[in-house]
Amino acid sequence: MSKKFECVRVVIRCRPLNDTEKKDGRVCTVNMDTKNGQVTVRNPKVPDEVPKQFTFDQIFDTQSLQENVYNQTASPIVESVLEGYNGTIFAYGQTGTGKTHTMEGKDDPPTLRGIIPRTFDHIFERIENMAKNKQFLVKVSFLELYNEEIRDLLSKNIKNKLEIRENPDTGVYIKDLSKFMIESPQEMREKLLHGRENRAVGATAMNQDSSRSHSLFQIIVETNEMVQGQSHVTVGKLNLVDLAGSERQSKTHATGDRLKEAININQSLTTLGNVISALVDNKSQHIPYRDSKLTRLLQDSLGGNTKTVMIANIGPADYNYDETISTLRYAHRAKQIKNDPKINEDPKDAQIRQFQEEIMKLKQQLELSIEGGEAVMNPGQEMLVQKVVKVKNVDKIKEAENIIEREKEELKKKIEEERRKIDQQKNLGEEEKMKLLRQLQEKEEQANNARETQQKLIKTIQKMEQKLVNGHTEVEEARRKEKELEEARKQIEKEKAEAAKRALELQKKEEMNLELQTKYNSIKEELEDKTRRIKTLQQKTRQLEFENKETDEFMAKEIEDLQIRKREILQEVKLKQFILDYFIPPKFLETMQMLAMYNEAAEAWTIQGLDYSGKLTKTQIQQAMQEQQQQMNVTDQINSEEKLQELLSHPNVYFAYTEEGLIREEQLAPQEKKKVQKRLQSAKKPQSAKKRPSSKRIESAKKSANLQEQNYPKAKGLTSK
Ligand SMILES: Nc1ncnc2c1ncn2[C@@H]1O[C@H](COP(=O)(O)OP(=O)(O)OP(=O)(O)O)[C@@H](O)[C@H]1O
Repeated sequence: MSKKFECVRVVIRCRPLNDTEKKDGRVCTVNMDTKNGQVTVRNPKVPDEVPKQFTFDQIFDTQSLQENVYNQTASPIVESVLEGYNGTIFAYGQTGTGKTHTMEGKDDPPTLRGIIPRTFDHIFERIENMAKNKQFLVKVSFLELYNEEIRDLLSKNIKNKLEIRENPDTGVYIKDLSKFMIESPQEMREKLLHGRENRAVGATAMNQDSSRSHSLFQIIVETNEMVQGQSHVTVGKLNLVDLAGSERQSKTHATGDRLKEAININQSLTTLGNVISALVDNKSQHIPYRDSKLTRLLQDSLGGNTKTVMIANIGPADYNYDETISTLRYAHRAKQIKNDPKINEDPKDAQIRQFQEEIMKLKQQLELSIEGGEAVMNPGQEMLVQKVVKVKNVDKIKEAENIIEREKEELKKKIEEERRKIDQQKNLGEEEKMKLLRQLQEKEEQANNARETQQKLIKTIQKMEQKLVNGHTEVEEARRKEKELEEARKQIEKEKAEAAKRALELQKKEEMNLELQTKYNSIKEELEDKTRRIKTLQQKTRQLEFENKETDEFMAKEIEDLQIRKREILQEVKLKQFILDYFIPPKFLETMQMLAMYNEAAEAWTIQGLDYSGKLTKTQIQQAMQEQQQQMNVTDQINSEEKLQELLSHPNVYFAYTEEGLIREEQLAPQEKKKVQKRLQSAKKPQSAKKRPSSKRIESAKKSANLQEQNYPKAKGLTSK
């Protein structure tokens, strides 16, 4: 049976000329033929050149509305996600062409809201209309990828870098990424705003240019449907991606950190391009997903099991020409990527079943605790086991809550009554009365504690149940709505197919006309007809030539980009080699190379015990000393002394390169060594509770830690002659 592949859907959106462009007298070089899905771009530098033309699945011109863009691109994907498919919508294009406008838009007026906020309403509206027997767990996460580093935009510490991991069962995931369970569109909006704020604050704090980062807002919808008493779980994941500006960074002539940043940012987009090319090229055996974090994150969306829409944004102005053409070529290639979408049924990482089981367990616990009843003492010292009203069906949690509340009141009254009776018993001595009253009080406390536990259980159950969003509609009604929707979808598909058929028929007719006109009334007529046929064929040849030229130019640009990148990387490698050649002694370099191992999961080189090596030890010693200076309490002080001792005694490999050669810590001058020994011994002495390390001691410790630098301040290659 043949597989049902589905191509990545590619749409183009062109923004209008902005005020500055209008003021500067910029002209529009882009023509959008929305009916035929064609974009034509004129080269402003070569007016005689034949305009370049590209055909796409759909195009949105400068007048397009956010609502239409949503309905025609994102909406079908969201519907699929609710059915359990994975979906990805990503915006690609040069900086300032409207990627964020398309993905996020503005909240005010609501007509300007972009795809992401519209998705929130869509998901919850659809859930509302689902049958009551369906339960949903909706989760979101929001991350940023900058300079090949992943940051969690919803975490407390946005500076923490996260790592990509791979699980053989569940695929690529990000370790420690926060995921929040969401109950309403409003709550989702809050997460989006919170992430946006974090992104802006983080960008300022880390001196980043936010348009150079990629962002990914992910919504996971887990569904559990009860079908004939059996639970059926599906999980749909929706990736909403706003990519960094696609303009080539190599043109910026950046150096140092900026160069590294530019290479990394380029790397993501270049790798994205390479992945697209490899997927489209049937001969390619290897798809370089692992060459960048972005492509690893989007692995399933490109050539995987996801329904994907790429929205390529372009600018209309003459000065945007090169970038616009580049975006259109990129997008044109992506059109040929084939995906194989599948419903995720019962995946191992689904939380909804686990969540429901947990609720069930809590309910059983509550039921048992209610059934257990309470024991109350009667005045005659006999235990009166008072059975409270049982709530057999704790599914009616509100009812259980009311009953517990009512019983609490009744019990209170009963205990008051008992207390009064004890007080009134004349035959009992004072001591006996006190004893009975104490016992009564204890029982009262026990009963209250039990009630509190029950109430806490109820609160936990309620909280968990709130996270599970239920469908609201009667099953029959929901089925009817589902059917209507399915029919509407089929109608759209039918219309699309008919439009394609009409276009094909038109083309065939044209060709047939040419073929069938074999009878000519005159030589002139024959000549005219043949000229027309030649013209049509010439036009077709020109189109094919243009497409070939386009492919050649695209490949040439790709090669040029790769060469630029190769040059940049070579420069970096040469710089590192230069440092190694002149500043690291070969035998230590060899040792380090022998010890180094590549960690595939972390995508980094590592050496065992790295925490105690090189400058890391030194930084830790300084940190430990600072901590010691700040700590008041005796246990903390002892701990930090131990830590310091460990660090100072560890045979670290922090070397000083002197005019005489390399000096290791053990080779320090004897008097300096003594100082270190003394320092270690004093660290072992017990401290009094309130005593803080004297500033003199801290000074001396600092001195010993900095010995290497004080004695051997100049590295070999830097010694002045
Ligand atoms: N279709 C459009 N209609 C009206 N205004 C638009 C449209 N697209 C973009 N704009 C406006 O153009 C400006 C730049 O858009 P936006 O910030 O979305 O670009 P971007 O591609 O996300 O840029 P960057 O890569 O720097 O993040 C914004 O002021 C936005 O409101």
